Amino acid sequence: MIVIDDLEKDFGVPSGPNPVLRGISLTIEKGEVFGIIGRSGAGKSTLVRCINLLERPTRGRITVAGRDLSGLAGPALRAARHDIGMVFQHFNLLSSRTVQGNVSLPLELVDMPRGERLRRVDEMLDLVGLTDKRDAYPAQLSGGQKQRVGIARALASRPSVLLCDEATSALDPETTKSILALLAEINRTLNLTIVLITHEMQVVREIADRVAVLDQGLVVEQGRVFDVFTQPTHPVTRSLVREVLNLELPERVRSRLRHSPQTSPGLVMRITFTGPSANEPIVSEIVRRFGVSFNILHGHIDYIQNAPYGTLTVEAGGSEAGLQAALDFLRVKSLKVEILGRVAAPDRAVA
Ligand SMILES: Nc1ncnc2c1ncn2[C@@H]1O[C@H](COP(=O)(O)OP(=O)(O)OP(=O)(O)O)[C@@H](O)[C@H]1O
Repeated sequence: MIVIDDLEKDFGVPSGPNPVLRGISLTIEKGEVFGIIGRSGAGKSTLVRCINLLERPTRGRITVAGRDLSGLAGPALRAARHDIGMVFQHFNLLSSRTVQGNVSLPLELVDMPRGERLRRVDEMLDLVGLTDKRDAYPAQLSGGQKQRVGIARALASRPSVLLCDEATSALDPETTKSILALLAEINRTLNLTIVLITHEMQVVREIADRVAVLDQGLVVEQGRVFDVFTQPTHPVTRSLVREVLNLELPERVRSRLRHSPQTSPGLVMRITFTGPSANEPIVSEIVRRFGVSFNILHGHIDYIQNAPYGTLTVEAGGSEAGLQAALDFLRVKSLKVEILGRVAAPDRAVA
């Protein structure tokens, strides 16, 4: 649905060229929810604005629904943009127009006949659950309701692509969830391709199928959300994932941890469960089979695209042979095991 080929964007500033996008290539499939994540200044907004040519790329090519946008101008560009809806962080509603008037605006711009326009607006308001707010003004709406109007307006022209630029960043967590649920439902029912720009991994985890990580104008990592979450390779991705998965050890354990590769009692290890292994009673099996004890220090299990993913940090006790057998067993089960160190005997009571 969207093909971005070697896209570069350079903002000419008085101090010289300022390359913001440096050779981006991405392919986004029809019906996919695609997340683009990065820290502030990575170039996310510039990238999404290039997709609908609100910014003109310096070099490279952008094709949406088979149409090369790069060479378009004037009425041809306006027609192409009609096929790309956009939702903004701060909603960008006209305060002087009612909800109905805001949603109707893009249809008025293409001279849609009044009767058809009103029917379309009603259909959109029904889709976003705001029929009863038809005659309200933006100032009378909550943030979540304003964003629903923004989504209804973006969808009014029945675009093939919806671009969301930090669409939930101005909303509280509860409202964010409801807006993401609405986007997921729209994606499912209309088979609409959605591109989500965000700095929050939580948003990507919630609804995206695939994700690209942007850093300093480059795509540094991309893949299916589950894979990127469970096996991040780039340092920026790792730090974004750490923020939502909270893999940090509690300070009271970390401060007592000593580096030690030996499999002796007090061994602290982090076991990562992914896919089917997350559903197996592996810990109880190890305790039973090898006579080791596990003192759980930290752990959680999460669901990414409905697949379980979790980590468990334990302090293991028992004989050296038992511990070694437990480690071998975990590896046979293809679980990722990281030895974090050892806590000395007097500290173990505290840990
Ligand atoms: N019109 C412009 N002229 C000059 N530089 C610009 C312009 N727009 C953006 N930039 C620069 O491009 C870089 C990337 O900005 P962009 O807004 O795309 O990043 P972002 O990842 O969306 O960050 P944020 O989430 O903070 O908006 C920044 O260094 C910014 O200063």
